[in-house]
Amino acid sequence: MHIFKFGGASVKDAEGVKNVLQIIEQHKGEPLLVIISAMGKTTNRLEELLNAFFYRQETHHQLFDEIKHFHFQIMDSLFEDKNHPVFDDVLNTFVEIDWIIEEDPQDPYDYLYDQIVSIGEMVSTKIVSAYLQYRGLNAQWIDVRNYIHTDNTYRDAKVDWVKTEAAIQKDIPSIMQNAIPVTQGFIGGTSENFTTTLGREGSDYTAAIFAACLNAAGLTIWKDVPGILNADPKWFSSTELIPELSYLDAIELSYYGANVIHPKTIKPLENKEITLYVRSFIDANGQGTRIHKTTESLSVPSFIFKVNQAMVSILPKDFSFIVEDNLSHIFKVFHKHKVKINMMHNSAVNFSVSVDYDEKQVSKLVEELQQDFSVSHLADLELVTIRYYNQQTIDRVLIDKEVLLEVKDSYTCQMLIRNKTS
Ligand SMILES: Nc1ncnc2c1ncn2[C@@H]1O[C@H](COP(=O)(O)OP(=O)(O)O)[C@@H](O)[C@H]1O
Ligand SMILES: N[C@@H](CC(=O)OP(=O)(O)O)C(=O)O
Repeated sequence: MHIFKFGGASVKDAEGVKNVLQIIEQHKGEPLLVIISAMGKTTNRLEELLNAFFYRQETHHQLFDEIKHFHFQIMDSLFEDKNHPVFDDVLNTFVEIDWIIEEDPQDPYDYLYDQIVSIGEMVSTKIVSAYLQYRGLNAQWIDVRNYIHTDNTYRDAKVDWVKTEAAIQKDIPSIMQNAIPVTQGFIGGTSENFTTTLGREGSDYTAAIFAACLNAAGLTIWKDVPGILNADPKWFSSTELIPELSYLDAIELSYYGANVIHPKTIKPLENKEITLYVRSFIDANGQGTRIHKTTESLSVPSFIFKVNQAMVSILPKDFSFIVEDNLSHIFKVFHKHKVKINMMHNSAVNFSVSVDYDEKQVSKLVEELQQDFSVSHLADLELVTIRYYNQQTIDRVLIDKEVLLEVKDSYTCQMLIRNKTS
């Protein structure tokens, strides 16, 4: 039994969906379960829609029309039969957003986020599943909210593993005897039947949950890159494919922000010793990366870049030291405002961190911290992490840059940097 996960990039247009069909057809001899994300950049578009609605910018109806048009265009190219039931099915799914936006927002932002943004995965799976059936595969659309059971921490829901495993084991193996279940990544359901999401880019995590609960032989995540590379090709012109990786190195790389895999994905697989393959949907016969149990460490230094960082520096007002009670208060405030710390550094009287710069979120955080501390922040920075660094690799990333913060251990070097002002 094997799990396939196809992300937004693989189903960004009709050609992508046809390619997914071809890949599945090559593997249909073995029991397969397929997890799919929202098409292309739909999650970003739905976030824009929500923001326009929630902050009453009046552009949400237009954004909604564009999102619907994007999906209907894809369906038009896939289904010659214009009376195919998928057209109505998708339209009815979008109606859930109509119901929410027909009145002014009453519910909290995070709750609305999950109800609106999850529709991206609901419609993509309906389209792909219907297309696989249309082309003769015995695909079966599954509502993942009946299987991934979570608490009600909207936008960052925690999985109830006991309930989830029981639900998956009860139904899915028998469905897989005859059909290929096609289901949504990224989303879950609460015990009151509300939709939740597992955090941005959480579909890889969903795939790992299914793999672990089903004791799958393997999980393959299909990407637009040849596998895991030693740097993001968007930032580095010459990269190397890493053919094999230990679970530990994979966790470390994703933890530091190599956003090719969601950081929560690896642990459930490691626990069950399930091999993870990261392969290219563009070159489906390429070697890819195999992540498995091995004591070999990463063969080449790896680089992880995070742009749009802000450094937040916190000093006690009375120049008391940065000690446990101050730190615990500071961490609580970060947690409350959902600001994730990407790097931290502390001295006796100063605690500095690097965070993703979301202007609204960071201003609220700074405002609250300023009640007890002297706080400053500086935006437009980059965070670079080098796993298995040496001086040569450090010099390479510091050309025309100055370092504001630096943290090193034996394997990993993190530097918060900005362009040198000449
Ligand atoms: N170390 C890395 N190796 C390969 N790709 C990386 C790495 N770090 C970041 N990436 C980026 O991850 C992208 C694929 O992930 P993502 O866009 O989330 O795919 P999907 O939408 O299919 O889930 C690649 O296009 C690449 O730019
Ligand atoms: N659609 C969600 C979940 C996800 O994992 O997507 P992708 O597989 O395209 O990264 C997001 O964009 O956050």
